[in-house]
Amino acid sequence: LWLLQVSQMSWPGSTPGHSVIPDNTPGAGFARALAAAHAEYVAIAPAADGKASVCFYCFQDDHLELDQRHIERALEGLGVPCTRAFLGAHVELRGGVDGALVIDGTEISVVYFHCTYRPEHFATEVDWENRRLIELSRAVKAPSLLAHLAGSKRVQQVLADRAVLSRFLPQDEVAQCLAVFARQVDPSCAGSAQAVADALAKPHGWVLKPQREGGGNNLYGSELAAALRASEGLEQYVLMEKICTAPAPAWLLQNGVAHKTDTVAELGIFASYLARGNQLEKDSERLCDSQQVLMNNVSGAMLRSKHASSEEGGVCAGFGVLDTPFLLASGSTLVTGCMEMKESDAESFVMGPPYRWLPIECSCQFLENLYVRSVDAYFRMPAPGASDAEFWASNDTRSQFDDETKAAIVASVRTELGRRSAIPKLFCRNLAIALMGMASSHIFQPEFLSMWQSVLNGGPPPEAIQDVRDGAFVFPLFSREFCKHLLEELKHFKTTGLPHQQPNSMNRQGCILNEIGLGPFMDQLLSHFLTPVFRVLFPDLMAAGIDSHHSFIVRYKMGQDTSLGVHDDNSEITLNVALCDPEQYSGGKLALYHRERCEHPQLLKLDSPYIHCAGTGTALAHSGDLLHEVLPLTGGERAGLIMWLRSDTHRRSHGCPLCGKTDRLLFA
Ligand SMILES: O=C(O)CCC(=O)C(=O)O
Ligand SMILES: [Fe+2]
Repeated sequence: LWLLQVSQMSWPGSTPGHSVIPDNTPGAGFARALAAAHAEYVAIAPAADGKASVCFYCFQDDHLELDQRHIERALEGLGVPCTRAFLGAHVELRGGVDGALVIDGTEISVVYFHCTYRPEHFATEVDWENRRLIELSRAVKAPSLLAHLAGSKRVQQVLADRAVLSRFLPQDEVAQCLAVFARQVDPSCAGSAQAVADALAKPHGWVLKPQREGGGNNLYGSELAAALRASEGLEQYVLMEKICTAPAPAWLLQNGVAHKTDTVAELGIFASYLARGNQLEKDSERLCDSQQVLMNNVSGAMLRSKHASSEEGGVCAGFGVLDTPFLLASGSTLVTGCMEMKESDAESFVMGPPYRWLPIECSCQFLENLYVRSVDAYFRMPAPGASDAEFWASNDTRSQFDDETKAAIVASVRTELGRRSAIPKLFCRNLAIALMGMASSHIFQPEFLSMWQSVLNGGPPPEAIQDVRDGAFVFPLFSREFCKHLLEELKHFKTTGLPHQQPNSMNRQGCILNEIGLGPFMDQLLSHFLTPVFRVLFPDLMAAGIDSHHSFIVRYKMGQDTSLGVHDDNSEITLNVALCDPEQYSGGKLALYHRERCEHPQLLKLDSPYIHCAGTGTALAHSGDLLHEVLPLTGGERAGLIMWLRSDTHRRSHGCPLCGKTDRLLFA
């Protein structure tokens, strides 16, 4: 449930005019094309009983079944009936050529082939006969035999020839195609002598491909040279110049181990094409005459990345991984929290900015601010492994406790220290999963998107942003729908029982977003959407650069956590977004005080706070050193998303925001 829910979330990034991560919904595009084909069939040749179905023709236990189900669901949503038939099904052709196709007793309007792409798929004569009957029927074929053959390597090679291409495209388009096509030839032809000589002179620049799909069958380097020299059986191959892509550094996770390596990517574009076949045949000189084409749409894309050194790139074969394109307008510069990026750097940026997640950067993490809930107070450990006596010697202001309470306090402090030291390990164990499909117009409030556009265009601080206290700003951010999704996501995660940490020692009910697969989403949110706005709000901090974030959800509920004592955050900038409405709880408001440093904020007498109480999706951004607290909740339930943004550079000059020291920074 949790994984499915994650898959409904999305990368942000595509708003009109600012599309960096293009929408990619091939399943929906294919479903629309199949539905259009079904509608054509029904209009031209209604079934005798008025019923006809789209048929997915596939293997039993097909390893692509989940992909197919996705398209089936979309078709159901369009009101198109679907059926599945497997290789070896009972196929009948009623009424001869162009007759109705009946598979396992159901009349079929469209056959969508998920098998019969390789000779070995035809295990018996029945499979060949079925393919023949399907082709002869009046059902729409996806693909038809001709379209299927057009995708084969030999036909692609023939189509790369100017004279052949000119039969199908006007001259200006032929020139455009040839300008980007790689050279491909039949190495057994006399006319290919020059290409063969070039390949022999530089075998690593070429590949010999047989008529096969799926990877693992090509010849490269010395094998290629040997095959070309032997010159026997060359007619089964296509000789193609390799496409050379600039490698980009990336981290690949393999068997739980991350490697930094050079990668190259390959982009495939999915299209949906529907045409009237009979009319095409009559006009065979110009097969692509637009009169006969009913649909010719781009439906999505697949980007595969692989080790630059790997010759193969198949994802199912285990060589490549599915990737996400990151688009930059020509000549544009992308500004991120930690670097200015030029278009030429784009390849090294496809995985999102290189934030570190939850680094522990100051040893005060293991010595100070050790919160003990039972007495609602903070303690310090004088040194790692200090004895009880040493512990109390350095916490003498708290000596009012009796022996039993003291023992409980020490135990609690040690448990907290154990939790903190286990963080890096836990972190490595929980994998980030981010497969999302919601557009930014769903994620953000329109007011946020327009202020974001305006600051991107160099506009002044937008009016929708209010400065409420000491550089604390309030502005609209997330849509209600998105906030609801986020909370549902948390609920689903909690039902899995997977181990996770509490966001900080003061709040036990929430969770850390990186740990439930939303780290990449938060990265994008920060680099793409928040950074331009924060540059206007916190120019000095943003100039220092944000290097990492700690993002989590906090929850308050009667009988559980109900308040949060006065503190400042372990962050340079804190973003706090309401995930529910004020009507849903009483008490529990956020009180903001001042930015003066003090050692024991809890002991301060604080007054005249700014009381912050906002509706779902509204954001508050403040610098981490602004003292604040959550006042006691008196009823209902409240939740918020918190993002602690950290700047190494700022910390080096201004010190750890909690202890104020620069000499104990662990990354220094
Ligand atoms: O719940 C809130 O609004 C504030 C939470 C907070 O201050 C924190 O987690 O650091
Ligand atoms: Fe806080």
